[in-house]
Amino acid sequence: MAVPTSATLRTLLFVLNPVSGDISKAELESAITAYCTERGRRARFYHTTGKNDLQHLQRHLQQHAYDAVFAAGGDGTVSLVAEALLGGLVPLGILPLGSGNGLSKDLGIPQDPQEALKLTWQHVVRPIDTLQINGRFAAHLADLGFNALIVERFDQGDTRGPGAYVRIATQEYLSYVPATYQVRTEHEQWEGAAFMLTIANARTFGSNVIINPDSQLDDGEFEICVIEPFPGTAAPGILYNLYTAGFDASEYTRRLQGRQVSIRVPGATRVLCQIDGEPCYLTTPIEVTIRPRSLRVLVPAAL
Ligand SMILES: Nc1ncnc2c1ncn2[C@@H]1O[C@H](COP(=O)(O)OP(=O)(O)OP(=O)(O)O)[C@@H](O)[C@H]1O
Repeated sequence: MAVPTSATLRTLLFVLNPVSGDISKAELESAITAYCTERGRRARFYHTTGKNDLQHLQRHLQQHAYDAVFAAGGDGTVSLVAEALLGGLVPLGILPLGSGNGLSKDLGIPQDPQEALKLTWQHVVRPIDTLQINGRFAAHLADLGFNALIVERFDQGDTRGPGAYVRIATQEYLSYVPATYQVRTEHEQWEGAAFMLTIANARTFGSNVIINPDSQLDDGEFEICVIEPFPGTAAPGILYNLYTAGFDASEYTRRLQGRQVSIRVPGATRVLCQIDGEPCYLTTPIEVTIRPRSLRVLVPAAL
């Protein structure tokens, strides 16, 4: 549920990732400054470096007071700023600059950064849930298995964009060996092989794949969305379902819901994961818990 706000956001911090997106950051800063100044707001800028950004940003936020903090970057920058604001009253704004921009799409935020700037003065504040995965922060989607592998390969490569993702996925698909997972929620248990297993606070990947239809970002629960190994002949149907909110229609998919979930991977002590678009390795068992309504975000007033 969105909370209407009457408080004016006067002093705003924009956390900019200099290497995300393909627009000039100098021009973006000028446009933000002009937009805010015309409306009697003060814009400040903070540039990420890629090294210890969370600690540095947290320290900066302890020393300076802002009415809102905007993440101007891709999913990694959004997750960084979200974690820095976690549990506090200062809301997160998003100016999407990345190739996926998953959370901003799930929140109905305009994908044109200039349009998204309107959130500085026309918005509602919406509290959303976040996840803790082995102590790590997650705001949107995380997964184990095939997609995590592709995200890691993509991250290591030089080329960006959907074309590079599809090329890597096609290369890896033929030799991919699915792992076996044991999933235990408060309500149920499931064990089996999975092509990929998504830990989903949200609904849709930045690629517009709807992995978790009908889910809510503020319902106090999250989902484990499993795609089991499938024959090549089933691939077109599964893909169609993923783009048409039909995740549950396939015999190779299932969803489990919970507030506290444990995932074991028999035979593995360390598994590759992607969290909010960033690859990482996690030790098993993987423990996932939800932090209900722990992050305040600015969304368009019409939602
Ligand atoms: N100044 C910097 N130089 C190099 N890397 C940086 C810098 N600032 C942040 N990073 C790195 O950028 C990554 C986050 O990128 P982000 O997700 O914001 O953009 P993106 O990768 O272009 O977007 P997308 O994931 O949607 O393609 C993190 O790994 C972070 O460490």
